[in-house]
Amino acid sequence: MKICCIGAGYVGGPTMAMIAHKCDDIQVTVVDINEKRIAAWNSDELPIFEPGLDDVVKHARGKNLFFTTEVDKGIREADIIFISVNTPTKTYGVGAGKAADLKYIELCARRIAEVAEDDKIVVEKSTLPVRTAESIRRILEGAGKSIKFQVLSNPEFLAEGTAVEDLEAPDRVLIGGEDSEAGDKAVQALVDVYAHWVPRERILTTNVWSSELSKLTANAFLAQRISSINAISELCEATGADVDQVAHAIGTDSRVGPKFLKSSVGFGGSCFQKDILNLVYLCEHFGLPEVAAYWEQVVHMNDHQKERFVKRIVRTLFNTVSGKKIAVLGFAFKKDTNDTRESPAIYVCRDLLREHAQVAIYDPKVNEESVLRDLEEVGTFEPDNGKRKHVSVYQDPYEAVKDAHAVVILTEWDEFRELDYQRIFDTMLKPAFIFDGRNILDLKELRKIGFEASGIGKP
Ligand SMILES: NC(=O)C1=CN([C@@H]2O[C@H](COP(=O)(O)OP(=O)(O)OC[C@H]3O[C@@H](n4cnc5c(N)ncnc54)[C@H](O)[C@@H]3O)[C@@H](O)[C@H]2O)C=CC1
Ligand SMILES: O=C(O)[C@H]1O[C@H](OP(=O)(O)OP(=O)(O)OC[C@H]2O[C@@H](n3ccc(=O)[nH]c3=O)[C@H](O)[C@@H]2O)[C@H](O)[C@@H](O)[C@@H]1O
Repeated sequence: MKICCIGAGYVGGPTMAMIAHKCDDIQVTVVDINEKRIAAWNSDELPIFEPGLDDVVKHARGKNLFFTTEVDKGIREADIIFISVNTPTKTYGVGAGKAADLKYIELCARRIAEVAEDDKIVVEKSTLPVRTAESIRRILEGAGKSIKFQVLSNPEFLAEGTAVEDLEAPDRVLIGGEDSEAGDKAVQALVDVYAHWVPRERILTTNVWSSELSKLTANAFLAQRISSINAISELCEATGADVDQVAHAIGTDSRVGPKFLKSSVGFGGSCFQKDILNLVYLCEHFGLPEVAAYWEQVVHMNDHQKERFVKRIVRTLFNTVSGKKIAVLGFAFKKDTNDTRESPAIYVCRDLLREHAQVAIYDPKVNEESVLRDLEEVGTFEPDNGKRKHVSVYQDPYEAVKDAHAVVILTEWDEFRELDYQRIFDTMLKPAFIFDGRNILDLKELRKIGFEASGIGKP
């Protein structure tokens, strides 16, 4: 059995590494057009940081796991082809700002149609609008070859930062296939791959549309929980309730459950917002405006959460941060990843820069190049001379906080819990403010040191 995966990103890389690691009898080739990324996958410095990933890759690479830019060869030799390319929100034309941009998916389908010489199972691993499998099938069959294609949906549910554990012991694997004999056979072939290590009862099979829609729905539900608790956090601040206590109290109800109730400065990451907007667009497309509005509110609440966090900083710092050094600890969208896509930190820093703050950033895994690129993309460079505004990126948290008016925690990195806050206090300007956008610090202890400390949804 040979598998090819198109797209060596945050999903394609780890997912295929796990398949290769667990299935000695399967040869897995991950192909990508990005030469730099492929070179990194073949080096000691993998292109993405994920706890435990190095070991999984090293175990299989060169044996039954290969990374290459030879896309056509990969496609031609494979029995099963995963499509794991990016599906960002469209930025142009019809559906701009909401619909998923499917151009990379279509390019893959056309490439497969052109170079395939024998029957293939094509698997949607990327997150896609419901009914994309139909378009892929039509493109594949449009080539008019006498070979047969089966299109399956197999969405990925891993979360960044825990990708390896999620892949090793998934809550479930979802496979959607066509309701026909050939469809069942293709589904079974993919079930057999996962059954190498995933208990059979955790491998769910459905029709294609249910599988495609379940992925968007899963992300919408998860993000909705965060927006719900974040909405309550604002009410907590107005009333003296503590959002962590409220979350604990409701989460102990087994019908609600404790997970995904951590109030924060807002959710980030490449997918939640994109996938909800995609769902909203689909609902609008199918003439369901009330359903669309319901889900869109999850994104509005998230934007509101980020905005009100910055407003609070400005208000607390005597209504101006102009010229003030604000130390930002954490730039990744969550801990244990170097991914900054849609990180709330980008928008918080942007808004602070608009208020003419001097932003000093430290993140243990995000490099200066990424920080500056992200901030440039949201328009924080001086338009007249292209020079960047007052942003500096530090390698050491203690340097970042020195002479700062305020410290702002934007990622819940474990190391931020362990910092010497007395030392930080001593080097800051007074009054020394601290805003914990992740509720990871003990505000009472900080206040004992002398900080003016606040969290999200905290009295
Ligand atoms: N990042 C995550 O944690 C998760 C992402 N997803 C979904 O998986 C999909 C991929 O996401 P990521 O891996 O994060 O994206 P990514 O941007 O990290 O990786 C995508 C890769 O595809 C490559 N690519 C694009 N067009 C290509 C083509 N025509 N031929 C060959 N390679 C091509 C790009 O060069 C890039 O390296 C998206 O649909 C996303 O919604 C699903 C679950 C989790
Ligand atoms: O489709 C995807 O891309 C993936 O999206 C999320 O995974 P991910 O975005 O990597 O990370 P999460 O742990 O879900 O966190 C997303 C954001 O929500 C925030 N968050 C999470 C949980 C919480 O209680 N509170 C909270 O603010 C995180 O800090 C982060 O900014 C889902 O959890 C995965 O199941 C899914 O496969």
